[in-house]
Amino acid sequence: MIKIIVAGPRGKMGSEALRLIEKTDHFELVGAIDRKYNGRKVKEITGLPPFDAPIYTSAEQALHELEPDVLIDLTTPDAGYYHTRLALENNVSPVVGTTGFSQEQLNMLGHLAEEKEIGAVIAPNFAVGAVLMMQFARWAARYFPDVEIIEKHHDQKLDAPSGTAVKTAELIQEVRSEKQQGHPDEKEIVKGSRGANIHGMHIHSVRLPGLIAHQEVIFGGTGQTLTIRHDSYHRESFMTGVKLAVEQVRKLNGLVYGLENLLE
Ligand SMILES: NC(=O)C1=CN([C@@H]2O[C@H](COP(=O)(O)OP(=O)(O)OC[C@H]3O[C@@H](n4cnc5c(N)ncnc54)[C@H](OP(=O)(O)O)[C@@H]3O)[C@@H](O)[C@H]2O)C=CC1
Ligand SMILES: O=C(O)C1=N[C@H](C(=O)O)C[C@H](O)C1
Repeated sequence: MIKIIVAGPRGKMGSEALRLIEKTDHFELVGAIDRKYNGRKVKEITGLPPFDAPIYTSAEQALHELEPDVLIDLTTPDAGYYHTRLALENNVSPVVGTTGFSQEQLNMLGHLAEEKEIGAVIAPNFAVGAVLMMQFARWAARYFPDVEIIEKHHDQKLDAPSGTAVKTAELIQEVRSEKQQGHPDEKEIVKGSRGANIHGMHIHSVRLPGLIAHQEVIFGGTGQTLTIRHDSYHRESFMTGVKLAVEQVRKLNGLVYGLENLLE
Protein backbone atom coordinates (compact mmCIF):
# COMPACT_ATOMS: atom_id res chain seq x y z
CA MET A 1 0.00 0.00 0.00
CA ILE A 2 1.34 3.45 -0.93
CA LYS A 3 0.31 6.20 1.51
CA ILE A 4 -0.41 9.42 -0.37
CA ILE A 5 -1.12 13.07 0.40
CA VAL A 6 -2.63 15.22 -2.36
CA ALA A 7 -1.98 18.97 -2.40
CA GLY A 8 -4.67 20.84 -4.33
CA PRO A 9 -7.52 18.31 -3.86
CA ARG A 10 -10.29 20.72 -4.97
CA GLY A 11 -8.51 21.60 -8.20
CA LYS A 12 -9.25 20.24 -11.66
CA MET A 13 -6.22 17.93 -11.53
CA GLY A 14 -6.20 17.32 -7.78
CA SER A 15 -9.79 16.04 -7.80
CA GLU A 16 -8.93 13.76 -10.74
CA ALA A 17 -5.98 12.41 -8.73
CA LEU A 18 -8.36 11.64 -5.85
CA ARG A 19 -10.52 9.62 -8.24
CA LEU A 20 -7.41 7.74 -9.38
CA ILE A 21 -6.54 6.89 -5.75
CA GLU A 22 -10.13 5.81 -5.09
CA LYS A 23 -10.01 3.20 -7.84
CA THR A 24 -6.44 1.97 -7.23
CA ASP A 25 -6.31 -0.82 -4.64
CA HIS A 26 -2.69 -0.29 -3.63
CA PHE A 27 -3.06 3.50 -3.16
CA GLU A 28 -4.28 4.99 0.11
CA LEU A 29 -5.17 8.66 0.59
CA VAL A 30 -3.96 9.57 4.10
CA GLY A 31 -4.58 13.32 3.83
CA ALA A 32 -4.87 16.42 1.70
CA ILE A 33 -3.31 19.88 1.73
CA ASP A 34 -5.73 22.67 0.90
CA ARG A 35 -5.90 26.41 1.53
CA LYS A 36 -9.36 25.95 3.07
CA TYR A 37 -11.24 23.45 5.25
CA ASN A 38 -8.54 22.73 7.83
CA GLY A 39 -9.61 19.80 10.05
CA ARG A 40 -12.47 18.73 7.79
CA LYS A 41 -12.54 15.40 5.97
CA VAL A 42 -12.19 15.13 2.19
CA LYS A 43 -15.65 13.51 1.95
CA GLU A 44 -17.23 16.63 3.49
CA ILE A 45 -16.22 18.74 0.48
CA THR A 46 -18.88 18.77 -2.24
CA GLY A 47 -17.86 16.92 -5.36
CA LEU A 48 -14.90 15.06 -3.85
CA PRO A 49 -14.78 11.25 -3.38
CA PRO A 50 -15.88 9.83 0.02
CA PHE A 51 -12.47 9.69 1.73
CA ASP A 52 -12.21 9.92 5.54
CA ALA A 53 -8.74 11.45 5.09
CA PRO A 54 -8.22 14.77 6.92
CA ILE A 55 -7.51 18.12 5.28
CA TYR A 56 -4.65 20.31 6.50
CA THR A 57 -3.94 23.91 5.59
CA SER A 58 -0.43 23.49 7.00
CA ALA A 59 1.71 21.33 4.73
CA GLU A 60 4.33 21.01 7.53
CA GLN A 61 1.75 19.60 9.92
CA ALA A 62 0.34 17.21 7.31
CA LEU A 63 3.78 15.80 6.51
CA HIS A 64 4.76 15.42 10.17
CA GLU A 65 1.52 13.89 11.41
CA LEU A 66 0.58 11.66 8.47
CA GLU A 67 4.03 10.34 7.47
CA PRO A 68 3.03 9.63 3.85
CA ASP A 69 5.19 7.81 1.31
CA VAL A 70 4.32 10.17 -1.54
CA LEU A 71 3.08 13.74 -1.94
CA ILE A 72 1.21 14.46 -5.17
CA ASP A 73 1.30 18.19 -5.91
CA LEU A 74 -1.16 19.75 -8.35
CA THR A 75 -1.38 23.36 -7.23
CA THR A 76 0.34 26.56 -8.40
CA PRO A 77 4.01 27.33 -9.17
CA ASP A 78 4.67 29.00 -5.78
CA ALA A 79 2.76 26.53 -3.62
CA GLY A 80 4.04 23.58 -5.66
CA TYR A 81 7.67 24.58 -5.19
CA TYR A 82 7.15 25.07 -1.47
CA HIS A 83 5.38 21.72 -1.03
CA THR A 84 7.95 19.82 -3.10
CA ARG A 85 10.82 21.25 -1.14
CA LEU A 86 9.10 20.52 2.16
CA ALA A 87 8.35 16.93 1.10
CA LEU A 88 12.00 16.30 0.25
CA GLU A 89 13.16 17.86 3.52
CA ASN A 90 10.81 15.45 5.31
CA ASN A 91 11.96 12.36 3.36
CA VAL A 92 8.70 12.11 1.42
CA SER A 93 8.86 11.42 -2.33
CA PRO A 94 7.13 14.10 -4.38
CA VAL A 95 5.23 13.44 -7.62
CA VAL A 96 4.69 16.86 -9.11
CA GLY A 97 2.50 17.83 -12.04
CA THR A 98 2.48 21.52 -11.20
CA THR A 99 4.13 23.59 -13.93
CA GLY A 100 5.80 26.99 -13.98
CA PHE A 101 8.97 26.25 -11.97
CA SER A 102 12.09 28.18 -12.98
CA GLN A 103 15.27 26.36 -14.02
CA GLU A 104 16.84 27.56 -10.78
CA GLN A 105 14.00 26.01 -8.76
CA LEU A 106 14.30 22.72 -10.66
CA ASN A 107 18.06 22.67 -10.01
CA MET A 108 17.48 23.37 -6.33
CA LEU A 109 14.96 20.52 -6.03
CA GLY A 110 17.29 18.20 -7.93
CA HIS A 111 20.16 18.94 -5.53
CA LEU A 112 17.93 18.44 -2.52
CA ALA A 113 16.61 15.08 -3.78
CA GLU A 114 20.18 13.95 -4.45
CA GLU A 115 21.40 15.13 -1.06
CA LYS A 116 18.54 13.35 0.73
CA GLU A 117 18.87 10.28 -1.54
CA ILE A 118 15.13 10.32 -2.24
CA GLY A 119 13.23 9.71 -5.45
CA ALA A 120 11.23 12.60 -6.92
CA VAL A 121 9.29 12.99 -10.15
CA ILE A 122 8.41 16.30 -11.77
CA ALA A 123 6.59 15.89 -15.07
CA PRO A 124 5.26 18.84 -17.06
CA ASN A 125 2.85 16.44 -18.76
CA PHE A 126 1.63 13.09 -17.43
CA ALA A 127 -0.32 12.11 -20.59
CA VAL A 128 1.46 9.30 -22.43
CA GLY A 129 0.35 10.76 -25.78
CA ALA A 130 1.91 14.11 -24.92
CA VAL A 131 5.17 12.42 -23.95
CA LEU A 132 5.21 10.63 -27.32
CA MET A 133 4.43 13.91 -29.09
CA MET A 134 7.49 15.47 -27.42
CA GLN A 135 9.69 12.48 -28.30
CA PHE A 136 8.49 12.46 -31.92
CA ALA A 137 9.18 16.20 -32.11
CA ARG A 138 12.70 15.66 -30.80
CA TRP A 139 13.25 13.06 -33.53
CA ALA A 140 11.81 15.26 -36.29
CA ALA A 141 14.01 18.20 -35.27
CA ARG A 142 17.10 16.31 -36.43
CA TYR A 143 15.80 16.68 -39.99
CA PHE A 144 13.72 19.88 -39.67
CA PRO A 145 15.49 22.57 -37.62
CA ASP A 146 12.79 25.17 -38.43
CA VAL A 147 10.10 24.74 -35.82
CA GLU A 148 7.38 26.64 -34.00
CA ILE A 149 5.17 25.47 -31.16
CA ILE A 150 1.52 26.37 -30.65
CA GLU A 151 0.09 25.38 -27.28
CA LYS A 152 -3.60 25.86 -26.47
CA HIS A 153 -5.11 25.66 -23.02
CA HIS A 154 -8.22 26.54 -21.01
CA ASP A 155 -8.41 30.17 -19.90
CA GLN A 156 -7.88 29.41 -16.18
CA LYS A 157 -4.25 28.42 -16.72
CA LEU A 158 -1.81 30.57 -14.72
CA ASP A 159 1.50 29.94 -16.49
CA ALA A 160 2.53 30.68 -20.07
CA PRO A 161 4.08 29.17 -22.00
CA SER A 162 2.90 25.78 -20.77
CA GLY A 163 5.35 23.43 -19.05
CA THR A 164 4.88 21.02 -21.94
CA ALA A 165 5.87 23.64 -24.52
CA VAL A 166 8.99 24.55 -22.54
CA LYS A 167 9.94 20.89 -22.16
CA THR A 168 9.33 20.30 -25.90
CA ALA A 169 11.66 23.17 -26.78
CA GLU A 170 14.30 21.81 -24.39
CA LEU A 171 14.10 18.32 -25.94
CA ILE A 172 14.31 19.74 -29.47
CA GLN A 173 17.27 21.91 -28.46
CA GLU A 174 19.21 18.75 -27.51
CA VAL A 175 19.33 17.64 -31.17
CA ARG A 176 18.61 20.71 -33.29
CA SER A 177 21.43 22.26 -35.25
CA GLU A 178 22.11 25.95 -34.62
CA LYS A 179 19.49 27.86 -36.58
CA GLN A 180 18.65 31.49 -37.29
CA GLN A 181 14.94 31.11 -37.93
CA GLY A 182 12.77 33.50 -39.95
CA HIS A 183 13.98 36.62 -41.71
CA PRO A 184 17.08 38.20 -40.10
CA ASP A 185 15.44 41.65 -40.41
CA GLU A 186 12.11 40.53 -39.01
CA LYS A 187 10.46 43.24 -36.91
CA GLU A 188 7.48 42.90 -34.58
CA ILE A 189 5.07 45.70 -35.52
CA VAL A 190 2.94 44.69 -32.55
CA LYS A 191 5.05 43.60 -29.56
CA GLY A 192 4.65 39.89 -28.81
CA SER A 193 3.28 38.97 -32.22
CA ARG A 194 6.01 36.37 -32.75
CA GLY A 195 5.34 34.80 -29.35
CA ALA A 196 7.87 33.68 -26.76
CA ASN A 197 11.34 32.61 -27.80
CA ILE A 198 13.17 29.68 -26.24
CA HIS A 199 16.54 28.80 -27.80
CA GLY A 200 15.39 30.57 -30.99
CA MET A 201 12.12 28.60 -31.20
CA HIS A 202 8.91 30.60 -31.13
CA ILE A 203 6.13 29.47 -28.80
CA HIS A 204 2.56 30.76 -29.14
CA SER A 205 0.15 30.39 -26.23
CA VAL A 206 -3.61 30.34 -26.83
CA ARG A 207 -6.01 30.59 -23.85
CA LEU A 208 -9.72 29.99 -24.47
CA PRO A 209 -12.70 28.54 -22.62
CA GLY A 210 -13.62 25.13 -24.03
CA LEU A 211 -10.02 24.02 -24.43
CA ILE A 212 -8.27 21.57 -22.06
CA ALA A 213 -4.65 20.96 -23.18
CA HIS A 214 -3.45 20.85 -26.78
CA GLN A 215 -0.17 21.32 -28.57
CA GLU A 216 1.06 21.41 -32.15
CA VAL A 217 4.72 21.30 -33.07
CA ILE A 218 5.07 22.52 -36.66
CA PHE A 219 8.22 21.84 -38.63
CA GLY A 220 8.90 23.57 -41.92
CA GLY A 221 11.15 22.32 -44.73
CA THR A 222 11.51 22.95 -48.43
CA GLY A 223 8.07 22.47 -49.97
CA GLN A 224 6.64 20.74 -46.90
CA THR A 225 5.54 21.05 -43.30
CA LEU A 226 5.20 18.36 -40.65
CA THR A 227 2.77 18.86 -37.78
CA ILE A 228 2.90 16.72 -34.64
CA ARG A 229 -0.15 17.27 -32.48
CA HIS A 230 -1.53 16.06 -29.18
CA ASP A 231 -4.88 16.79 -27.55
CA SER A 232 -6.06 16.06 -24.03
CA TYR A 233 -9.87 16.16 -24.06
CA HIS A 234 -10.24 15.00 -20.45
CA ARG A 235 -7.97 15.27 -17.41
CA GLU A 236 -8.20 11.51 -16.93
CA SER A 237 -5.63 11.45 -19.78
CA PHE A 238 -2.98 12.55 -17.27
CA MET A 239 -3.72 9.85 -14.69
CA THR A 240 -1.85 6.95 -16.35
CA GLY A 241 1.33 8.95 -15.86
CA VAL A 242 0.47 10.02 -12.32
CA LYS A 243 -0.18 6.37 -11.38
CA LEU A 244 3.10 5.22 -12.93
CA ALA A 245 5.05 7.98 -11.18
CA VAL A 246 3.52 7.20 -7.77
CA GLU A 247 4.37 3.52 -8.24
CA GLN A 248 7.94 4.20 -9.35
CA VAL A 249 9.06 7.25 -7.40
CA ARG A 250 10.29 5.49 -4.26
CA LYS A 251 12.49 3.20 -6.36
CA LEU A 252 14.34 6.23 -7.74
CA ASN A 253 17.31 8.02 -6.30
CA GLY A 254 17.18 11.74 -7.09
CA LEU A 255 14.96 13.84 -9.31
CA VAL A 256 13.52 12.59 -12.59
CA TYR A 257 12.24 15.45 -14.77
CA GLY A 258 9.81 14.19 -17.40
CA LEU A 259 7.66 11.09 -17.62
CA GLU A 260 9.60 9.81 -20.65
CA ASN A 261 12.32 8.72 -18.20
CA LEU A 262 9.89 6.27 -16.56
CA LEU A 263 8.39 4.81 -19.73
CA GLU A 264 10.02 1.70 -21.20
N1 LIG B 1 1.75 17.57 -15.37
C1 LIG B 1 0.55 17.43 -15.95
O1 LIG B 1 0.27 16.46 -16.65
C2 LIG B 1 -0.46 18.49 -15.73
C3 LIG B 1 -0.14 19.57 -14.99
N2 LIG B 1 -1.05 20.53 -14.72
C4 LIG B 1 -0.62 21.57 -13.80
O2 LIG B 1 -1.18 21.26 -12.54
C5 LIG B 1 -1.41 22.46 -11.81
C6 LIG B 1 -2.86 22.50 -11.35
O3 LIG B 1 -3.69 22.59 -12.47
P1 LIG B 1 -5.28 22.62 -12.33
O4 LIG B 1 -5.74 21.49 -11.53
O5 LIG B 1 -5.80 22.81 -13.70
O6 LIG B 1 -5.48 23.99 -11.52
P2 LIG B 1 -6.67 24.39 -10.53
O7 LIG B 1 -6.62 25.88 -10.42
O8 LIG B 1 -7.93 23.75 -10.95
O9 LIG B 1 -6.22 23.75 -9.15
C7 LIG B 1 -5.19 24.23 -8.35
C8 LIG B 1 -5.56 23.97 -6.92
O10 LIG B 1 -4.46 24.31 -6.10
C9 LIG B 1 -4.97 24.96 -4.97
N3 LIG B 1 -3.97 25.77 -4.30
C10 LIG B 1 -3.46 26.96 -4.65
N4 LIG B 1 -2.56 27.37 -3.75
C11 LIG B 1 -2.52 26.40 -2.80
C12 LIG B 1 -1.80 26.26 -1.59
N5 LIG B 1 -0.96 27.19 -1.17
N6 LIG B 1 -2.00 25.14 -0.86
C13 LIG B 1 -2.85 24.18 -1.28
N7 LIG B 1 -3.58 24.28 -2.41
C14 LIG B 1 -3.41 25.38 -3.15
C15 LIG B 1 -6.12 25.79 -5.49
O11 LIG B 1 -6.98 26.18 -4.43
P3 LIG B 1 -7.94 27.50 -4.56
O12 LIG B 1 -9.14 27.00 -5.31
O13 LIG B 1 -8.21 27.86 -3.16
O14 LIG B 1 -7.17 28.52 -5.33
C16 LIG B 1 -6.76 24.80 -6.44
O15 LIG B 1 -7.68 23.96 -5.78
C17 LIG B 1 -1.01 23.59 -12.76
O16 LIG B 1 0.31 23.99 -12.48
C18 LIG B 1 -1.08 22.96 -14.14
O17 LIG B 1 -0.23 23.57 -15.07
C19 LIG B 1 -2.31 20.45 -15.22
C20 LIG B 1 -2.69 19.41 -16.01
C21 LIG B 1 -1.79 18.34 -16.34
O1 LIG C 1 -2.61 23.72 -16.90
C1 LIG C 1 -2.93 22.72 -17.60
O2 LIG C 1 -4.11 22.42 -17.83
C2 LIG C 1 -1.86 21.86 -18.12
N1 LIG C 1 -0.63 22.09 -17.73
C3 LIG C 1 0.52 21.36 -18.11
C4 LIG C 1 1.46 22.26 -18.86
O3 LIG C 1 1.66 23.42 -18.47
O4 LIG C 1 2.05 21.81 -19.85
C5 LIG C 1 0.19 20.07 -18.79
C6 LIG C 1 -0.99 20.12 -19.69
O5 LIG C 1 -0.64 20.83 -20.82
C7 LIG C 1 -2.19 20.73 -19.00
